[in-house]
Amino acid sequence: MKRGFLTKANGRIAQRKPPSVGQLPTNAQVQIPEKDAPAGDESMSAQPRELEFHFSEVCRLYSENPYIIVADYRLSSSSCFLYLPSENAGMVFIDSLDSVQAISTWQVLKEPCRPPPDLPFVIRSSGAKGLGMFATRPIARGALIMRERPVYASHPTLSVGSDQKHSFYTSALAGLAPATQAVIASLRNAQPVTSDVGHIRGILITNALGAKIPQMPDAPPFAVLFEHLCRANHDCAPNAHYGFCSESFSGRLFAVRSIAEGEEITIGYTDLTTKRAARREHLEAKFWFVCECATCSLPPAHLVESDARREAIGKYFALMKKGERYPQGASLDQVKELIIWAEEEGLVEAASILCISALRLAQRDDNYSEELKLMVSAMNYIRAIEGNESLGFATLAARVGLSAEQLAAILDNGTPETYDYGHFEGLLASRARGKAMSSNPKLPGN
Ligand SMILES: C[S@@+](CC[C@H](N)C(=O)[O-])C[C@H]1O[C@@H](n2cnc3c(N)ncnc32)[C@H](O)[C@@H]1O
Repeated sequence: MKRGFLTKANGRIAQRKPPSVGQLPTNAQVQIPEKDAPAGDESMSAQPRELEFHFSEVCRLYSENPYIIVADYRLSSSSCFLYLPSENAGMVFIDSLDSVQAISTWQVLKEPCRPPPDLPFVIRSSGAKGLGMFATRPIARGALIMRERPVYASHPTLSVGSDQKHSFYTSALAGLAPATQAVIASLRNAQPVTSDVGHIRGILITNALGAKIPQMPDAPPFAVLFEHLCRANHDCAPNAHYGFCSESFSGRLFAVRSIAEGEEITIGYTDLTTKRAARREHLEAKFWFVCECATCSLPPAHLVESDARREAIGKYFALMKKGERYPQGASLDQVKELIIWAEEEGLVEAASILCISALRLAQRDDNYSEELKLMVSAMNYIRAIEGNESLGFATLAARVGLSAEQLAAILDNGTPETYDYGHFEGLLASRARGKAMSSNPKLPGN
């Protein structure tokens, strides 16, 4: 077996010059622990060993331009192809042939994606959780904490036979630049001793985040790995939100509330609108840990209340039919109460969805003063979760006839108590007039 960028293609050896890796640090030696230290004991890490990624002999070069490799020709399905963007050996895609060919045409991959300058966090020990992200200065609600390209993206439904798993994943990773291989090898593997998924799959399962790609509307989200974003630990009342921006093909982390200097930056790994027992069960089965966050550690009476609130929000979401903004029979007062509960539970993403639902209910009820307040709240939620540059924020801005920049400036220069609601009232009033006109065309237009 050859190491690195050599592979056999139809009996000939195809040599590939490793492309430069841009902003990634070089890290020649990859020393990783076999398994992570037992929970709570930082000093007891297992013997480190070196992890090597090889293109195995069962790999075949499929095409040089775009650079596509058949990951393991023995696999029966045709789904195991690797695409390595030639401009960036810091990234590999695993998918079916038609998908990787389509991916290779995405212009966005050729654009650089740089993390924001002067990162507001460090990665350091978070006790039993392993490493974590910690704020090095106060971070304002809605601020972009991190933006980065994944180093690895795979179609999550690929089925890889158990005996071929090892060669499949090592082959996939062998195409990456050494510095990127080092990043992946250094990620945590939290698999328990009873698990036999193998070291590389252990890393993937522990760390994979999702990336939904609009160019592939019917495909489930890709499983993606990042150097920094994969260090964010879970909390059932997270202070940050991870999202994937397909326009720049990058993962993004936003502060959903103000974060103090020294505070750990956390995201939610599971459905937070369920009871503690369900959350814990899912986290343990899927990510191999028992959550002991502040919400999960509430005294029994408070926990009962927290469970009831989260479950009520989850039930409301379950009643919403696909594509609908509110369930049949929902009342504005009911949803406003759920928004308060979501806020008190620290569920900012849920609060934003509820807020948009309430906005539609206010519209249904022709309750313009509520619609106005809810719309401004929704705008503030959306920009905390997705940022000012997101499609969601631009859509809300367009509803009031503003660009995203204009709306951001208005929201930046005030609070819900001091905003100049006149910016929004005019539009709602004209819509109300339009509605009245269409139901009674004899009304004067002005
Ligand atoms: C994506 S990694 C997060 C970063 C990781 N702590 C590290 O050291 O790189 C996910 C793993 O971190 C640990 N983890 C994350 N959140 C945790 C929590 N709230 N409690 C305990 N362990 C947690 C679990 O081992 C989980 O499988």
